[in-house]
Amino acid sequence: MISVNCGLCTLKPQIKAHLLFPLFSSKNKTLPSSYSVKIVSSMSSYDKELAAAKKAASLAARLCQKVQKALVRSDVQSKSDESPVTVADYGSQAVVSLVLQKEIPSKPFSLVAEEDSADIRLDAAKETRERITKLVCDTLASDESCSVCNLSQEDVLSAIDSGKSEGGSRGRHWVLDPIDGTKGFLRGDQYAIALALLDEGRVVLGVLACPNLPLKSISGSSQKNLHGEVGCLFYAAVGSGTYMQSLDGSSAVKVQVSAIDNTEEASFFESYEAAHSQHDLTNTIARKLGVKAPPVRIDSQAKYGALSRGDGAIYLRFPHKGYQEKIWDHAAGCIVVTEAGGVATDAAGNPLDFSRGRYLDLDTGIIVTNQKLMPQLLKAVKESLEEKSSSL
Ligand SMILES: Nc1ncnc2c1ncn2[C@@H]1O[C@H](COP(=O)(O)OS(=O)(=O)O)[C@@H](OP(=O)(O)O)[C@H]1O
Ligand SMILES: [Mg+2]
Ligand SMILES: [Mg+2]
Ligand SMILES: [Mg+2]
Repeated sequence: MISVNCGLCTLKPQIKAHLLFPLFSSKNKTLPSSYSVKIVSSMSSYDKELAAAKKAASLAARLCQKVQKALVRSDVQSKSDESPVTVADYGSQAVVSLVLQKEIPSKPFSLVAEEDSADIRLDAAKETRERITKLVCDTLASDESCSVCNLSQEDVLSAIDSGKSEGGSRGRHWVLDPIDGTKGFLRGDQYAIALALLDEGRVVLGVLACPNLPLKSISGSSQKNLHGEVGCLFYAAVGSGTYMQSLDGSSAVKVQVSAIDNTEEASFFESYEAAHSQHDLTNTIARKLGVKAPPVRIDSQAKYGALSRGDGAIYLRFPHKGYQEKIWDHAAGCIVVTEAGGVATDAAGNPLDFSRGRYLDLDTGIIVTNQKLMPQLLKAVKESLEEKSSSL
C-alpha cells in the first residue's frame, strides 16, 4: 500500500463532478468543426474508471511535456535491450499508478506497465531518483485537487513497480505505456501516454494522451511539418464510442474512422522508425492497393488516435522477425480505433488477444482500417507476405 498525502483521495464534490470533463479547465478550447460534435452524455459501467484514466493520463502528459521542453542528457538512459528510457517514462508511470490507486481504491490493484525501477535503484542513479521524485511531486501538486505532496523516493519507486503485473484473462488489469514512442519523445516529435483497462481479458476502456498531436487533422502531412494547436486526449469505453478533447480542456467531440471505400484514395500510417516496422513490405502492400499518397510516418500510438478521427484510413505495422509485441503498445489504441468504427487484427485477420499476459501472441503483424477496406487490405497483405516468403 502506498501512502500518499497529496489530497487526491479527499476530492471536493465539485472537483469530483469535474472529473468526467477537462482537468485543466483554465481555457476551453474550440475543436475543429471537421469532427462531428456530440457532447458525452451516455454513462457506461466504466465511467469512474474512465474519469480516473483521463485524469491520470492528462497529469502524466503534463509531466512529460515539462521534461520534453527542457530535456538534458542526464534525463536519458539505455535499457538492457538498448532502447531508451527517460525520467519522464518513469515519472509518467508513477503518476498514473498513484492517481489510479487514489481514484479507484478498490483492491486488488493490478497494473501491467512497461517500466520497472531496477535501474534507478542503483547507487549511481541517486540524482535520477531525486529528479523523478521531484517531477512526480510537482506534477501531483500542480493539480487543483492536490495541493500538498509528501511522497518519498521509495513511494515513487514502489508506484513504478506496481506495474509488474502479468495481466491475463481473469479480473481487471490496467495496461500502461507511460511514454509510447520514447524515440519520438527524444526527437521532440510525437509520443503518447497510453492507458487501457482489461476486464476478464477484454479491453473495456482506453485513453491516449498525445501532447504533440495537432487538434486539426494531420491528413496529408508528415511528422516534420505538423502545424497548429497541439495536445489531444482520445478516450473510448466499450459500447460508448470514441471521443477527443484538447489536453488543455475543451468539450469532447465524437470521432469516427474514415469512411473511404476506395483504396486509391486511402493514405496509411506506419512507424517512423524503420527498425520497428518493415517499410519495404508496407510499400508493397500499398502498391497492391493502389494507394497514391506517401506513407505518413509518425511515432507511437498517436497513429491510432489520428486514425480514429479519419486523418488516414490504414495503419500497417510489420515488426522485423523475432520481435514480440507488448500489450501496452496496442491496448489503448485498439479500443480507441474500434469504438470509432475501425477494425484491428493481426496479419491473418484474427482479432488482437490481450488476455495472454504481457505479450501479444499474433501472426506476423498488425493491420488497422475501416470495415469496408479490411477485406481488400487482408488480401493485399496475404499476397505480399506470400511473395516475400517465396523470394527468400
Ligand atoms: N524492434 C522493434 N520492432 C517493433 N516495435 C518495437 C521494436 N523495438 C521497440 N518497439 C516498440 O515500438 C514502440 C514505438 O512505437 P512505434 O513503432 O509505433 O513508433 S516509432 O515510429 O517506431 O517510434 C516502442 O514503444 P516505447 O518503448 O514505449 O517507445 C516499442 O515498444
Ligand atoms: Mg510503447
Ligand atoms: Mg514506452
Ligand atoms: Mg520503451
